[in-house]
Amino acid sequence: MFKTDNNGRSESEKPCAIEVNGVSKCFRIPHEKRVTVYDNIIGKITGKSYTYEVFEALNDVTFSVKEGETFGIIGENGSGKSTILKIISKVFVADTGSVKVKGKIAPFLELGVGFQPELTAVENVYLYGAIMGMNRAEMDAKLDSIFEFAELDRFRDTKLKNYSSGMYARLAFATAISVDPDVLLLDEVLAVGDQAFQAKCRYKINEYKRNGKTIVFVSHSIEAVKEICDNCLMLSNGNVVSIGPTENVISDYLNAVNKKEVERLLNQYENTKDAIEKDNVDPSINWGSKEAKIVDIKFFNNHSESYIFQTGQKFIARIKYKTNQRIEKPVFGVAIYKDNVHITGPNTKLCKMDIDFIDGEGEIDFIVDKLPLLDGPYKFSAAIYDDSCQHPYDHQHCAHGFEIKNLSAKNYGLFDIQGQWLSK
Ligand SMILES: Nc1ncnc2c1ncn2[C@@H]1O[C@H](COP(=O)(O)OP(=O)(O)OP(=O)(O)O)[C@@H](O)[C@H]1O
Repeated sequence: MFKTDNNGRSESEKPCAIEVNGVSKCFRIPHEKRVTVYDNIIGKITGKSYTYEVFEALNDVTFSVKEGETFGIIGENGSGKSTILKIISKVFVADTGSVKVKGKIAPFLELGVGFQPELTAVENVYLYGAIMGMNRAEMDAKLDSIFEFAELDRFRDTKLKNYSSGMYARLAFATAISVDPDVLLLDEVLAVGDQAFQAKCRYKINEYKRNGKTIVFVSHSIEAVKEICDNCLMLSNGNVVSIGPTENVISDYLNAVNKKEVERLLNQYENTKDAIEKDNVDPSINWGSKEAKIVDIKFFNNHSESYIFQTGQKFIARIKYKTNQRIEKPVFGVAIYKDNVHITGPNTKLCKMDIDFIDGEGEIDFIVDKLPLLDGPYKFSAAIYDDSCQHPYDHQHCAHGFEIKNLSAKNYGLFDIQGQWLSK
């Protein structure tokens, strides 16, 4: 079945609301800071001119957004998301390339661009309305609903410089939606305010979607992007690295984030491992008589080595060991911690797995078919003890770690206990 809009047009027939073509933008970052008039005069007298570093915030960015589409922009901090929104809304001018926007555009940008801190909230609302081409009578009619939506009625006459960043953002969002734009630019709107305000914003955004308005939505919340956006763009260091249906772009984004996270976790473990080998580690991390040593710990999912898992996924911890003599009846144990809370600590003896002896090099796996842990970073300990579990040969406490990252939250807390609801 073909998806059509309110005018019966299919996706491909819809005209573009925004066309961004080959946009690049550089910023000049001064090497020295001249704050006072004195600094500047001295600079002139000594003939020292400013030296700058040129920083490329956007490089040849091209994309288009169809009328009625909700388009997400994602990427790590500093990747250029806000800069491209500011160029679309004409707050910044691109160095090269072009931007075409069809219809009335309303930016809700970080800290409400155009707002003046020295003016009161009401004065700022009139100012925003004037910038958006609305006359005073039109804004008079909207004033109550703006302050009601922003939940700031008591603070109408407060100067904006005395607003908290949350109040500022609530006013900016309420004002931006009040001018009934054709194109709404939203930057991290769902990151401000409490849960109730965020739910109100979500409702409003969905109402805009239903009314066929075009939305460009910048957010760090992958869940919000997944819920709201039809298509997405991923930026990395000012470059477009992925563009297309939201699911695909989010998958590319998570892969990139995971890759970085894995590198960080492995680096951390390699450093600890190195320190343990050189016997140069905090005794609260590693202790034991060392006739048997843990030489490596690796984690695997169903298919491959991994350090980022999803709740319910297979989890294998592979412990590599080495002994310098025959060790009779060793006991291998592991433990998982979150925020210093000891979550679990199984060992081979408790699990009735008798190991007669170990001698030389070997590996042992601790396998969980469906890991029940919920989102967050976890620390992992591994140890080899004697049969009495009193004498440690090698105990590596929280030396390694892994993360659980679920795309959509299914539960709160530490565990997914797979409960069911029954209404009676
Ligand atoms: N006015 C400016 N002068 C100098 N550098 C700037 C300016 N505005 C942005 N930048 C730099 O450009 C880069 C991109 O910034 P931008 O705010 O677009 O990133 P972002 O993806 O929105 O980041 P975040 O997720 O942290 O909000 C950053 O390195 C930032 O420091």
